Amino acid sequence: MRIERIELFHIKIPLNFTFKTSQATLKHRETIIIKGTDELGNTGYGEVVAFNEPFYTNETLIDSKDILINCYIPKLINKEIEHPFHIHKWMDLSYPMALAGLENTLVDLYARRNKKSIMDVVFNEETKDHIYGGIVLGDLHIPSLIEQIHLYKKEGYTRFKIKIKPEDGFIKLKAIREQYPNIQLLVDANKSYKIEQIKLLKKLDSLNLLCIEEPLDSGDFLEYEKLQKEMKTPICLDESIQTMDDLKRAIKLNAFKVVNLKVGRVGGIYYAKEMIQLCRENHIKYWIGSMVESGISKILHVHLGSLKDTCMPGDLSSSKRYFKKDVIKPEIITKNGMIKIPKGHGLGVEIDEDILKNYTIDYIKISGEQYEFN
Ligand SMILES: O=C(O)CCC(=O)C1=CC=C[C@@H](O)[C@@H]1C(=O)O
Ligand SMILES: [Mg+2]
Repeated sequence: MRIERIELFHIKIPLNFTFKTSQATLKHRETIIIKGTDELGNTGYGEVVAFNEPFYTNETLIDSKDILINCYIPKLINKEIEHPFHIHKWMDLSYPMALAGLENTLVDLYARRNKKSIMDVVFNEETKDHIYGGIVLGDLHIPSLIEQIHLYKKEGYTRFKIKIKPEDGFIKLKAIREQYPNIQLLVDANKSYKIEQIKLLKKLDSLNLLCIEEPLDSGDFLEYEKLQKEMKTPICLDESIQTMDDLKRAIKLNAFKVVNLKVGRVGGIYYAKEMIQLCRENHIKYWIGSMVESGISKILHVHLGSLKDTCMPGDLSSSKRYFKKDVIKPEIITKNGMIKIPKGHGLGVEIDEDILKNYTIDYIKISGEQYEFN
C-alpha cells in the first residue's frame, strides 16, 4: 500500500453540554481528523485527540498539528507500507496523540483495502457483538448528578463515572450511592488529590466503587503503591500510563489494579495491544476509556471495547449526547444501554464529509512535495 495523500481537517464541534473536570472546562471540542488516500483511491480516517491546553497530558493540538505537517506526514507520503504497524519503526513516541491519529488512519485504510474489519486486522481474536455503554458525568452539583443519572438509567445505561475533586468528592458520591445503591459507579479525580489526603480517599472505600481513577497529583508510582495497599477500592491509572515502561514500572511496584486504555494517550493501537498483552500476563484488569472526541475515535474505542476480557463498560455512549451531529454515519447509538459493534470494513462506519467540512476551521492537504492550505 502506498499513501498518496493525507488531508487534515482541524475541526471545532460545539458540545451539547459543558464538560467540567477538576482540571478543565470544555464547551467545544477541537480535534484533527486525518484522511489518508492510497494509490488505488482507498481512504481511511483517524483522529488526533489532543486538547488545546495541556491539562490531560502535555501534548496540545497545536503540537500534534505541527509534528504531523513537518515530520510524520512527509516521512509517510509515497512510502510502500506492508502493514500499518510498521509506522512505529519510523516514528517515535514523542507525540503519541499525533502518532496514534496517523496510525489509526493507516489501520482503517489498510482494513478497508483488504475488506476486513479493523479488529480482524489488528487483534484477530473473538469479540463481542454488543457492548454495554457507560456514562461520564463532569463535576456537577449533586441535584444535577442525581437527575442526569436518573435520565440515563431510564435510557438503559448501567455504569456511571463521576468526576471528583477533594473538596466535595465524598459528599457527592455518598449522595449518589444513597439514591442509587445498585448502579455500577466509579470516580475519576484527574490527579486532584495529594497523598497527604489519603484519609479522604479511604472514605470512598465505603461506597462500593468499581475503581478510583487517577487520584494522585504526583503520578508517582511509589505513592500509588502506598495508597493501593491501604485501600480496598481498586486504583485505576489513566494519564500516568503513557508508555510501556510506565506500565511495567507500575505493575512491578503493585501501584494499581486496573488501567483505563485510550489509544491516543499511548501512541496507537499497536501500543494499546502491547499493553493489553502485558496486562493479561500480569493479571491487571483493563477497560476502554475515551476522550470526548468525534465518532471517528469513539467508534475505534467501541471496537476495542468488544474484546472479551475488558473488565467493565467503557466511557462509551451515544453520539447524540455529545453533538447535534456526529461526523460518522451511522452515529453511535445506545439501545437499552448497549452499543452494537459495526460489522463493515475498517471502522465499519462512513464519514459524512459535508458534516466534517461544516466543522472544519483549518484544512491542509499534503501530497508528494505539495502542501495546500485552506
Ligand atoms: O469521552 C467521555 O465522555 C469522557 C472521557 C473522560 O472522562 C475524559 C476524557 C478526556 C480527558 C479526561 O478529563 C477524561 C479522563 O480522564 O478520562
Ligand atoms: Mg481519566
